[in-house]
Amino acid sequence: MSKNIIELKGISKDYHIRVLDRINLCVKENEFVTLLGPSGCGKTTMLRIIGGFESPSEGEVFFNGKVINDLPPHKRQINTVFQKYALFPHLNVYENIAFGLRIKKFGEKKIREDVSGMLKLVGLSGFEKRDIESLSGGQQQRIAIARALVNKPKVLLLDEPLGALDLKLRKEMQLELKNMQKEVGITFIYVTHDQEEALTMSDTVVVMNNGEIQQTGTPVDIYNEPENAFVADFIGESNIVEGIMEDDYLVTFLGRKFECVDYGFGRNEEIDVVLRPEDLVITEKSEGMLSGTVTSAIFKGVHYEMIIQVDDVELMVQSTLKSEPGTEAGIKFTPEDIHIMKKQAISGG
Ligand SMILES: Nc1ncnc2c1ncn2[C@@H]1O[C@H](COP(=O)(O)OP(=O)(O)OP(=O)(O)O)[C@@H](O)[C@H]1O
Repeated sequence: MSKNIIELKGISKDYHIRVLDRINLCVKENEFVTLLGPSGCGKTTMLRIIGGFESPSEGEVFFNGKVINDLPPHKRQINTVFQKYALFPHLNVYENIAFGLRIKKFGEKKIREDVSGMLKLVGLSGFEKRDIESLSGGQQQRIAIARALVNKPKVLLLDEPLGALDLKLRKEMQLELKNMQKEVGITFIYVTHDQEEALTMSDTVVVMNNGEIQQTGTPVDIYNEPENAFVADFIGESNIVEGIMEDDYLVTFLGRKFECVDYGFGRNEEIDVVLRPEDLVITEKSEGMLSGTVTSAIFKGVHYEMIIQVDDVELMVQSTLKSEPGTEAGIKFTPEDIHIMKKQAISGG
């Protein structure tokens, strides 16, 4: 088990309102951690507190086990890459990357080697003499990453670094960034509001809402076992319906009883049930099965997204086969597809 490089203990931040509320978080060495949540939930504030650009109203920030609350940004072994590249427009690519090394008064030979190594890492060897303005957005962002990494920080903070790029380039860069992180072995703390980006890149995803951490876990855990309705709704599409636990392995929702997996809820407890659209299968209607009327079927490129009206609830189903609107349909799923969560009002998102 590698050790914690960053720890947040009881971090709160108050402006006119409280924007972070008693945050506890551990980040391990070489981990790729993503802070994920809707706009305004406090992700950037948390990153700025880790970077030292903002001080917490309460709580402590630890780096390798030592409190660093009073350490200014340039004395922390932490670098930041912002959404806007913040490169020096009057310096060429080489000088942009060399900047931090010159401040540290390294010799020209070492600077040349390091800059060349970084350009290789970000796939832009040969770009040394190019002007910043002559580069595309994606290339500028790579240079910004190279400029941050050349200082060999222990932790790199990235605030929506791919936000300004188009979808195709963003997807390419997601994979490249993940590979780069593995190659350099530096801890990355990454901020995004894009759930797919978070699931693709991260070792650990921290889902936030309203200044609080909702759930921390691996992408697979967060997706398959959301701890509350907010996480279920924010990560991927989901149907959330109210239910009641009848027994450890029996739950009632939509007026029917279903076998389920034991999630440790009490008998007669009111709960929320999450059904993922991709887990539901449309089939011939039969006795005892959940069924309803198809009200819409929209082609989404890979699959159809269909809405089935079941009593007064609409369920979304994804399928590669289309069911015509107006037809009656049965809906099949397994006990494992029924995710049961503590009852909670959905906010934000
Ligand atoms: N310097 C400040 N003064 C007052 N309020 C601030 C300040 N910085 C942030 N806030 C408020 O704190 C809340 C959290 O902002 P923050 O930028 O951390 O959210 P975010 O999750 O990063 O959002 P986004 O994805 O839109 O960047 C917001 O309500 C914001 O208006």
